[in-house]
Amino acid sequence: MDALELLQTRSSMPRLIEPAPTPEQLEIIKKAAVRVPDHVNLSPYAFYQFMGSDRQILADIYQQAARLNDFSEERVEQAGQIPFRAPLIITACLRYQKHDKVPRDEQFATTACALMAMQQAAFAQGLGAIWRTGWPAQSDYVREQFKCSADDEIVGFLYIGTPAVPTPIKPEKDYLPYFLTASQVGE
Ligand SMILES: Cc1cc2nc3c(=O)[nH]c(=O)nc-3n(C[C@H](O)[C@H](O)[C@H](O)COP(=O)(O)O)c2cc1C
Repeated sequence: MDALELLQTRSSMPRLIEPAPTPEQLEIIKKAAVRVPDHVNLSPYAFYQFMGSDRQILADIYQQAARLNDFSEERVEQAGQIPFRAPLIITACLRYQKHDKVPRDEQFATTACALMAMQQAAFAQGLGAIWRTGWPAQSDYVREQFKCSADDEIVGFLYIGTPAVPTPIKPEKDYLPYFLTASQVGE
C-alpha cells in the first residue's frame, strides 16, 4: 500500500480471525514499532507478544485479575475469552526512564507512537488491527505481570489478525476545525 493511502485511510478492525501475521509480516510490524520518534533514543518501551497457545497465558492473567477485582463468575469467565478475540495480541508497555531532558509524557508519547506504527504496519499489509485498553490496562495485577512499576504504564493491547470482512474504511473527517491560524494564538 502506498504510504499516503495508508495515512489517509487507516482504520481499525475489531473482527479478527486466523491466520495470524506471517513471520515476515510480523517482522515488519516490529521494525515499525522501533522506528518512531524517540527523544535521545531512550527506547522507553517493552512489547509482549501472545500468539496461538501463548494467549492462554494472557487469559490466565486476565482471569486472575478479574477475580482480584471481585468480578462475577460470569465476568471472570469472559475475561478468559478476551485474548482469543484475535490471533495475535501485542502488549505495549511504557518503561519510564528517569532523564533530565525527557519527561515521562514524552516517553509515553513514544510508546503510543510505537503502538500506532504497529497498527499502521499491520493495516498496510492487509491485516486488521485495533488498539484496546479497557480494565485490564488499569488492573494492578495485570500491571504487575508486565513488570510495570508505578511510573510505567500499559499503553495498550494491539489486537492483530486477518480481517473477518474487509476492514471498513471510515469516511474522511473534516480537519478544518482543528487547524487554527497563527492569528488565533492567544485569543
Ligand atoms: C488509548 C486508546 C485506547 C482504546 N481502547 C479501546 C478499547 O478498549 N476498546 C475499543 O473497542 N476501542 C478502543 N480504542 C479505540 C479503537 O482503537 C479505535 O481507534 C476506534 O475503534 C476507532 O476506530 P479507528 O481507529 O478506525 O478510528 C482505543 C483507542 C485508543 C487511542
